[in-house]
Amino acid sequence: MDKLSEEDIEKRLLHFPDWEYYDQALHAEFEFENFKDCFSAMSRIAFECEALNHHPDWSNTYNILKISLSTHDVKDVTHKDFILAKAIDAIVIPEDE
Ligand SMILES: C[C@H](O)[C@H](O)[C@H]1CNC2=NC(N)=NC(=O)C2=N1
Repeated sequence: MDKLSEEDIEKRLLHFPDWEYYDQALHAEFEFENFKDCFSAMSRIAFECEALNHHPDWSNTYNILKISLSTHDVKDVTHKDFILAKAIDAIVIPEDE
């Protein structure tokens, strides 16, 4: 999968207000009510990752989830990272928000 141009990435990011592009990856930080809600979202995200065979770099501290997405082969962002970002947004962001 080809690395996307910075211009293409910034254009796509208009549809992803929680995500930023820097250091050759997409980054987002999500805050939950508590650890249980955070870890529950992480579990659901993990299933999506397996289904897509694309995996995040992420960290969790109590109710905070930090995620970075990049494609290891190209060491930058590809369409696959946006597919996963979309799946993550669908899990993390309530529909009425
Ligand atoms: C063999 C397998 O397709 C690769 O290791 C996959 C798994 N998950 C991956 N995840 C991410 N983020 N980037 C990759 O390049 C990648 N490659």
